[in-house]
Amino acid sequence: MTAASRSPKDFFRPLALGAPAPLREIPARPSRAIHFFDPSNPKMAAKIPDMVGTVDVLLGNLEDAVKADNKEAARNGLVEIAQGTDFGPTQLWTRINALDSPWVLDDLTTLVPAIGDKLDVIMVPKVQGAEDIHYVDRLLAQLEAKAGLDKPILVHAILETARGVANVEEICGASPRMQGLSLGPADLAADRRMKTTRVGGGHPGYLVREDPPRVGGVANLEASRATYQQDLWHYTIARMVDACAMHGIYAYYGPFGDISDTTACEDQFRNAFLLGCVGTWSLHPKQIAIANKVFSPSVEDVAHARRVVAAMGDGTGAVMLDGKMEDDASLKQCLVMVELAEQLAAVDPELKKQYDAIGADSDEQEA
Ligand SMILES: CC(=O)SCCNC(=O)CCNC(=O)[C@H](O)C(C)(C)COP(=O)(O)OP(=O)(O)OC[C@H]1O[C@@H](n2cnc3c(N)ncnc32)[C@H](O)[C@@H]1OP(=O)(O)O
Ligand SMILES: CC(=O)C(=O)O
Ligand SMILES: [Mg+2]
Repeated sequence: MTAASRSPKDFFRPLALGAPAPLREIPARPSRAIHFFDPSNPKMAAKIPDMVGTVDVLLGNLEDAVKADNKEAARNGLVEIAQGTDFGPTQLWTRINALDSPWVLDDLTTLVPAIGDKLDVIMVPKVQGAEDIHYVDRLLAQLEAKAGLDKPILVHAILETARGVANVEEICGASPRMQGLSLGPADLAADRRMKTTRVGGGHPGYLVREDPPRVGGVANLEASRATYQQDLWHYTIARMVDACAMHGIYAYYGPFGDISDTTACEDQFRNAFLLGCVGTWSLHPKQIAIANKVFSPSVEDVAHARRVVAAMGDGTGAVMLDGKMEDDASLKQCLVMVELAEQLAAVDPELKKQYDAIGADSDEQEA
């Protein structure tokens, strides 16, 4: 807790008289793909009502990628779409403009009264430290109270500055509104002076090379040697995942800008999934299917996890399964997988069918 933080006794108190009480726990709602659209783009906007139910989160983007001349149209377009659409099981998020921009105050003072009852999460870009979250937290409480909202709007921060990364733990713990963090690889690369020109993903120059072969103890430096590309984002994602887990909130990959390279996109998303992220961004409709596939545990993993849960009985001790030791700790990993599968099956009937089918198969295997 920093000096500027609220004391534990006040942490869950509303920050304005009449504002809804903060949540004690952030709900684990499926959010495999956060699909970005520009509400000022008529072609994209027209597609949004039909995308409800096909993606876990629809996000009306007001920040970068929306032209300065279209900022107002994007804000008003989002209000129109939100008011005219029943989002059913799909969450509605927005990304507001940066806190030092000329647009953000109007973003918040327009959106909360107009569609605050429909907005699940507000994504805040370029968050530098807890002070940015405290500012948004208080302002949202005032606006929620004025609008008579009965449910608090949650806040998601983008990790896209070196200072934000340095302050990642205090950002996650700055408010009970904090829902999660996303990696912002493009702005973060610029802020760090990384020598890349991409939006997310790897780089062929960031590699390790195998040792030279030795002949009679002498290295043959002329021989060809295999190289292995490394992940530029491993460090930041790992820090982000730990900070989020420590505070009971959720970590997300972020954008993968090479829309045409669906294979590398899938690889990058999978690395994030394996490290603990619950979802990622989709910039183009074709990235939704990739995200849904990667961030849903495979039927094989769910089948195995269920077998371990069944074999572990009361959850203590050690057993052998297929030649491998399973104990309390591997059981906990399997429970993460089984619980995620249950949450996703509740919103995705096709996935439910697949998980139910292997459920029956593994029952037969057990019998
Ligand atoms: C670093 C960051 O901040 S990342 C986050 C900010 N960036 C964004 O939000 C980008 C969002 N995506 C986009 O702007 C677009 O997808 C682009 C510019 C990348 C590509 O757009 P296009 O060149 O139109 O792509 P493409 O021609 O393949 O589109 C096919 C169709 O899908 C539509 N489409 C494209 N992207 C989206 C989207 N995100 N949501 C809904 N529909 C979309 C297009 O309008 C087009 O519709 P049509 O068939 O009726 O003509
Ligand atoms: C995600 C984002 O905003 C960035 O990469 O800069
Ligand atoms: Mg950015």
